[in-house]
Amino acid sequence: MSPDFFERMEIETGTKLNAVQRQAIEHDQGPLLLLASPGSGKTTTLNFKIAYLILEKKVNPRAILGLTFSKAAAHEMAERFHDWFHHLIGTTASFSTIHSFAFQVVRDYAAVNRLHYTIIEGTIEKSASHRPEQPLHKRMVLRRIFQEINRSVITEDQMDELLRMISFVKNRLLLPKDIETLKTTIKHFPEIYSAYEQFKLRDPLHPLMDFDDMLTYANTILAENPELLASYQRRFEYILTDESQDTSLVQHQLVEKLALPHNNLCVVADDDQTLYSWRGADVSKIIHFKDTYPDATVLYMEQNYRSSREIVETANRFIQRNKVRHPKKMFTENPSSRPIVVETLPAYEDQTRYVIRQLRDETNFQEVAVLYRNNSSSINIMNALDLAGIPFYIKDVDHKFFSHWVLKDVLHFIELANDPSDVDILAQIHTKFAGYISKVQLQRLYELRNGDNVFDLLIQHVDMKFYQKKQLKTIKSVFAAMQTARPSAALALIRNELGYEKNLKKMSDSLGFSIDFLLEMLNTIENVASDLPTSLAFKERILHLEQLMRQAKSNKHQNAVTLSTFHSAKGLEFNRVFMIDLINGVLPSSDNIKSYKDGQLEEMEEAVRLFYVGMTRARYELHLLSYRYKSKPVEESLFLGNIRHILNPSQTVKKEIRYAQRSTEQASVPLLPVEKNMRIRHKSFGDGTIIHLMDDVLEIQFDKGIDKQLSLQVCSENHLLTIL
Ligand SMILES: Nc1ncnc2c1ncn2[C@@H]1O[C@H](COP(=O)(O)OP(=O)(O)OP(=O)(O)O)[C@@H](O)[C@H]1O
Repeated sequence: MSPDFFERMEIETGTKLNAVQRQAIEHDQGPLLLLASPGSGKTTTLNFKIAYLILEKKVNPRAILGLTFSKAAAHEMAERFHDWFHHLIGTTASFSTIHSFAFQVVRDYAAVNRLHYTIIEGTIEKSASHRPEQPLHKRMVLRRIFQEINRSVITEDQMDELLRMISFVKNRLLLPKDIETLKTTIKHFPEIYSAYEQFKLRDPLHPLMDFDDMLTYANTILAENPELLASYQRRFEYILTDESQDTSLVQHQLVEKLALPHNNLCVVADDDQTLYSWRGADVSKIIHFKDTYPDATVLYMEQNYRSSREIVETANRFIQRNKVRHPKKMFTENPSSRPIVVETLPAYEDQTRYVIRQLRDETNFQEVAVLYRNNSSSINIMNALDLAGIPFYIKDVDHKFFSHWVLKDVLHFIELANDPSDVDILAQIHTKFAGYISKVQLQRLYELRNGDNVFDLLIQHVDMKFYQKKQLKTIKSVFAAMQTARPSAALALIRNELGYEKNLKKMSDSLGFSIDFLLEMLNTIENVASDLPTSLAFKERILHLEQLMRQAKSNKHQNAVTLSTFHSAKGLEFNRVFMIDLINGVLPSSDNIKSYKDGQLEEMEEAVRLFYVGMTRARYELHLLSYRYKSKPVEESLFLGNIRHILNPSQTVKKEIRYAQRSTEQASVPLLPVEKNMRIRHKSFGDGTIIHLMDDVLEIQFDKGIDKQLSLQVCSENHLLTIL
């Protein structure tokens, strides 16, 4: 016990730690799981704990390893530690991401064992390659393999999905039989994965490595080299991991090895803030921490210091709809502030107007955040803020919108309308509208080109069927109409009269694109175009927005509104938060809803956590925004129904929690009498064994090699399970 330490720290830093925080700090032997609610002082406690070990327990700072999930978190930890303790300790503690620690292990091993490896991800320096030819990049390798196996060029969306899947496989340490059963839109994923792995090992003395390989290599190196492992174990007497709810299986295994034999391991986690399951995070290790460390101490940090009473109480009740979680009860001693606003506006355009209206009298922009699920939401809000003269900062700039082929197509359509003699532009889009112009006909057109209208040349001089000529005459008149139309009207002509939207649907069916995403691109383009007078003004606006987005990253410490995805907002706090685009299909997504209806909990519960992370970023003011119409009627997010019910139970319409509660007719279906270790059969996943049973949650290991958490209630009601 060291009361002096806490008193001294209170004077030095102005922070009076609470009883649980103190207990966590003083726990210095054996494993500790610190389960903490948002805003409860995780970062604060970890920093004070390190200071305590150094100042009170005289531990060498080099013997303490602080591991974080992201580079930004490592940086923030080091910065806070420096601010609070530099004058007392003089040196800084070592904070590192698990990835960069793993890289260190690989480097140490490679130096001794003369292993020459080449990193093929990130910014690749020529000198890093031990080969004379052009440095290789993961994306280049995957592009080639994808094309060889699928006989088509990989799109940007497919590349993102492929990268995600490869990362998922490595982080979850999946075996080939597991890979066969993975759900993905990538055709022939198992073959692509295996070809990629073989390619990297084509010269075993000179392996190629991507970032996630560093984790799997480091894990294997430590497992197979006891002396090297022992040297790390001797060096690091204390290991602390932050954001551990987003740690993957391979990362957990690395940390478990390092912490032996003393297991002086402090794991800080909030299972309610797990957001990266789709990339391989495995929260079950946190949920079942005691299975790994039966003698572990588990402490709950539940007092929120960040948010108003309304926000804390509502968020706390909202997260309780999740079933797979430690039953924490977040509370606060903070006073009340403004009521939470839940607003379903008539139409999509009203949402940006609403935000702008609310910011009319704001001067402290850095204390405002607009949060959304998908990066595509940022374009319209950015456009609206710019038109209103409000500065903004974008946390994770994503240029996908500006480089996307749908935007390029639209710009080409407009260019062709403005210059109908341009054969090169027609060549870019001739397969994208209902003109049915073949390659041979296009070739002929190149021979004929003379500055005349391309459609006239085609109709008069190129061999084609009567119906095609007729169709091209109509197309020609649509392009002519576009010349004088306002951009929003021109876009409607492209979508409907030229058949571009139909074409997108066809392409999505045959190539596996997400049609929702492509239509969303079109809607966003249409929104930017609205109110603009000419196509030139539209083109300039697009260029201007692209430029703005580039600059927006550098506005970090300026007086600017933060625009961020829910994912990137983790760890941040603001006085006022606007959560936008809260509709079914976005949050939760259509896939989340579908899998929930099939009795699976994981995806819907992750969507709930995203919503919860968004809510708990706000200190005083929270606006939850939705609308009823966006190109077509849409439904407000079912989570808004949950929030309304919490805020005002008596007025809630019954249908609102229809996904979450059983209907009266189904309520009579009895629950299946299942038990742990029982063999069962699921309609979609086949045979498996129940490995955990917690209230309504069944954790089942299926014989196919996958684990699933299912709702007993939903499975019973929908007859999805039978006992074998
Ligand atoms: N004992 C305390 N007394 C007063 N304020 C505190 C205390 N502990 C932490 N805080 C304050 O609470 C706020 C949240 O703390 P911190 O950022 O460490 O939380 P966190 O748990 O890491 O949050 P999140 O998980 O949401 O990112 C900070 O402003 C911090 O200074």
